[in-house]
Amino acid sequence: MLIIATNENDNDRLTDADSLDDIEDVVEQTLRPQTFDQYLGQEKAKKELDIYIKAAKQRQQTLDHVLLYGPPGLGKTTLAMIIANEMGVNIHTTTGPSIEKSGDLVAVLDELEPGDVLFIDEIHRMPRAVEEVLYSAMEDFYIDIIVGQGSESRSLHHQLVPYTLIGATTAAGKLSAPLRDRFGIVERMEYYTIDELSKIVFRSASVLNINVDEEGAHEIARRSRGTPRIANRLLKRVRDFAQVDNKDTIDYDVAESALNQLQVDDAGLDHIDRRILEMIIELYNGGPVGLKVIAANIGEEQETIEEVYEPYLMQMGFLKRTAKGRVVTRKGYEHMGLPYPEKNE
Ligand SMILES: Nc1ncnc2c1ncn2[C@@H]1O[C@H](COP(=O)(O)OP(=O)(O)OP(=O)(O)O)[C@@H](O)[C@H]1O
Ligand SMILES: [Mg+2]
Repeated sequence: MLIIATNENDNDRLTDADSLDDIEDVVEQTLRPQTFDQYLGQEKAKKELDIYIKAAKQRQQTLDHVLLYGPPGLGKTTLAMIIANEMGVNIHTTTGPSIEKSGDLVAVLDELEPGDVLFIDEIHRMPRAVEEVLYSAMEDFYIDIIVGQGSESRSLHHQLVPYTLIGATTAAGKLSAPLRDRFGIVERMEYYTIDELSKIVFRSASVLNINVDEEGAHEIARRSRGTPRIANRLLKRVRDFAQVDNKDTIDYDVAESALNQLQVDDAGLDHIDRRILEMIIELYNGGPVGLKVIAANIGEEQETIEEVYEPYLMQMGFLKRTAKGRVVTRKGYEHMGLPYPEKNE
């Protein structure tokens, strides 16, 4: 079974890589690449994993535990499935918060066949007590189970089969050091380039039978926040506009006008990204301002601001983290069409 992370504060954000309705879940499955060849971009992670997988297969050993981290929608779940696929093993999927007790973890681990992949999404949200059980389960493939109570209690050594744990998280910083250290392979997911996203748009368009030309794909890619999930979603929305306008191909004009109507700007920022910049500029003269204050003004969780919005604004060079707080850069002012206050120099 595949469990997709749900989004608690879904506020109808088109470029929110996190929120998916059920139909989109299904489409997302069909668009999900199955092999390294279909998985575009993330060249560094792909190259490294390819080597580790080949080496593990040659030695006929299980792959070392893998931690994948980065903002939502960049392909962590997809990559986990591809790793299992390339290793030729089954993948069992669960999420950190759904493993409530150590007994739940034992049950999940006991289902594994030798060499299988256990994928734990949102691994940073696993309860601490469960996490501690995972240490020995990762390092030496055993668990100590305590049976009985008080002076009668004793610990049973419970052997596990060798397996590969793949953990995914949007918040690597929230992982405890002992857990992080037990992953032999750690890969950071990067935002995609416009070229890579254009290729993804083309691939998705052909899977979904949508006609899109080079300039149309490029425009969708440019406004996708560096994120494949968003590129796929924008492609589907733009297709709706094209269809209603009786256009059989998504070209530059169709894409541009649809994306404008969808309020995605030409740097891929949506209304919340823009509100964050605008708020810091207008209420705090460009900053520095603390994360808490930003979250309160925007009406989002601090965690969401930090893990979803900020990484892209920083990647684009619009926002900076300083010791005193967040600061809008000159480039950020320019993007918002506002004059940069020279006192900030
Ligand atoms: N490298 C890629 N090439 C092509 N399509 C991709 C790639 N990465 C992701 N996608 C597309 O984006 C969708 C979302 O990716 P995925 O679910 O793996 O993201 P995620 O990082 O696990 O997100 P979350 O943090 O929300 O769980 C996939 O269904 C797939 O269609
Ligand atoms: Mg995922």
